[in-house]
Amino acid sequence: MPVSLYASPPGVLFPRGSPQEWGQAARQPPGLLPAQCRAFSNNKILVELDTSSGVATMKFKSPPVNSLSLDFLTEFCISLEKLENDRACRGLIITSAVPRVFSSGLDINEMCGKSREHYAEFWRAVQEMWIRLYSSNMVTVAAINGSSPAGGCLIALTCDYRIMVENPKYIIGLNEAQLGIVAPFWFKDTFVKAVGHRVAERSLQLGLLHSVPEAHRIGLVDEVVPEEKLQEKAAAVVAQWLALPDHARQLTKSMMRKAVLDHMLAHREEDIQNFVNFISKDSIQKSLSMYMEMLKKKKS
Ligand SMILES: CC/C=C\C/C=C\CCCC/C=C/C(=O)SCCNC(=O)CCNC(=O)[C@H](O)C(C)(C)COP(=O)(O)OP(=O)(O)OC[C@H]1O[C@@H](n2cnc3c(N)ncnc32)[C@H](O)[C@@H]1OP(=O)(O)O
Repeated sequence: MPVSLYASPPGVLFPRGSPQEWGQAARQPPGLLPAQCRAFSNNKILVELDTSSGVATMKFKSPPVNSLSLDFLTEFCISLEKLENDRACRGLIITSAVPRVFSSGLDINEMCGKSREHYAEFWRAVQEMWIRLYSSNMVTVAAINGSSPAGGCLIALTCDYRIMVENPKYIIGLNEAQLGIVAPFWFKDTFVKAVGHRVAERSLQLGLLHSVPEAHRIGLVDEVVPEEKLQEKAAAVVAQWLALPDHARQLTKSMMRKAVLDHMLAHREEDIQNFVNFISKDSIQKSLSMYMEMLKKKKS
């Protein structure tokens, strides 16, 4: 019997209406999936569950860069909830269906030129995503098949294990400082838990985006593999973790993560207010606009 880490996660994010209304498109035509496979999909995420192994693969499919918009985060949380409540699912591999990018992090457009109410709603969705993934009963593995800055890196850090594809063009890290913004305490805590205080402090202050070998060296990713080996490796890692009794693994995970999770939950509303006040400042809006301009110029 799975042990619930946080029996009733704060479900404030979800839109009204029956969950069944969402994801109906997911039914695959007969013959496309093996009998032991179930799938559901929405605009931005595809999930395939292999009921024989109990492992689901979640693929981000929101081109061009899988940025974490409010819609994306909502769909992500609903997908996580569905899997968490599905007794057939014990493990989750998160990866990208968009070439060369795992996720570009929070959608900067959601943080520019919007109302305070919008910023609050957006930030609550970011928190919700992290709470659900960090407290998940499932074994979670990030199969990072592309660049993964900021919020993309946070998703990977929030999983139990990270495997990244070796590619000289891919980068990963919490680069918020480079945008003139600040990674909040729970991004920082998640990072510190993975790489240790000294490495995290340097990386965060400088807003570093690490190459794959460097990310491996500092412990930001656990393993590096060639692209063609990624899915096989991720499946092997999940199988290894699932070989343990669920209750022992889940309670250990809960124990290891409790302090960080409790700290965040205790300061959730304050964190939303901090975000709204911070992001509404003219100087921060200017920094973000300049950063977006820079991204666009880089292309031309
Ligand atoms: C005191 C503190 C209290 C409270 C907290 C305060 C502050 C809050 C902190 C908030 C934390 C923020 C976390 C974040 O995640 S911020 C987002 C950071 N992300 C990035 O810096 C990544 C930027 N993108 C890239 O580097 C590249 O796009 C990437 C991912 C390497 C891919 O490169 P490439 O394939 O070449 O693609 P392009 O750069 O050409 O991009 C294509 C297209 O997408 C647009 N885009 C890219 N990233 C984003 C994004 N994050 N949001 C929105 N849009 C994005 C890009 O502009 C291009 O658009 P175009 O219209 O030109 O096609």
